[in-house]
Amino acid sequence: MNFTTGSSEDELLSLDNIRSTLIRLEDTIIFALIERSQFAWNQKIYEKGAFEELKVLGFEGSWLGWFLFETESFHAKARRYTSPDEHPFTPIQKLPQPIIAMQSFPSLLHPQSAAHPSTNANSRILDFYVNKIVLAITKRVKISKGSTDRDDGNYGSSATRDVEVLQALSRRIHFGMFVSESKFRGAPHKFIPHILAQPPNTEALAGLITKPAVEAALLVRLGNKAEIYGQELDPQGKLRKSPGEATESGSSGHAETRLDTAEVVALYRDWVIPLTKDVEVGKLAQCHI
Ligand SMILES: C=C(O[C@@H]1C=C(C(=O)O)C=C[C@H]1O)C(=O)O
Repeated sequence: MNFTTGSSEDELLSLDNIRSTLIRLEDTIIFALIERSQFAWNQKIYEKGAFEELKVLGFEGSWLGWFLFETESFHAKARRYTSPDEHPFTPIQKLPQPIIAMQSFPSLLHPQSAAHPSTNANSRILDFYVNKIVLAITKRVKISKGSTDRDDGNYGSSATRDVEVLQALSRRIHFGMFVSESKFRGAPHKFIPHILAQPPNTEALAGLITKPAVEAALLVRLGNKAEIYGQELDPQGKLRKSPGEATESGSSGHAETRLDTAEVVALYRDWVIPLTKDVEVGKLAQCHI
């Protein structure tokens, strides 16, 4: 979704348009995970204070935290975080101001939405990614024959890919704000009583925004994408076959798919969808008063 082209508010907040962006982000996230899965776990890059070199620079966080800070500082100068669909992992007050004038965006969201803490899920996104996802998607990386080490020393490459995955996950999950705005505008009378309840009835709001059929279709589509995108071609450009079957070129065996399909489905089922719904409910409950 591009907020600056000539689309009208109605077009931008059409649920079909929003969902098409979410579907497109599935591809971005899967390929970003494939890129990260080339490298070992490299747990050291997630540990705060593990690099003395960063302390010399005055940075007390982890290697990944440093990559996020430096990357987001550069992007902030290019006004990335003035866009309503972008949320930095670094506290915004630590980032520099844009060096170019802000773009004008249509007022799609309730004024309080963007700033309200309840709608920023990045700390939870970082936590589940570092503690649940990275190990799962890098478990197949073979460091060297017989080695059990999960560290290949590719700290820069690993963190660069981590930032790309995190930015895509953050954009996808925070798109929940536009989803809930679209649903609210479609039937405000259904939402308002639960928003005005003291405290807001978040369980009822969650029931209103949840669409089981959409979620079920997503998980099937996602598994198929991960299966297809994760396959590798042999030197002759032919899809490698499943375990044990000889490939057309006559060589036996196969290259494993680059990602465990079940892990990708679990990522969405257990984390991405629930957090997206938390953002939807949080925005309605906190920002539509
Ligand atoms: C995003 C939506 O809202 C909810 C969250 C979904 C998700 O995170 O994929 C899918 C369906 C809904 O339960 C939607 O309705 O499309």
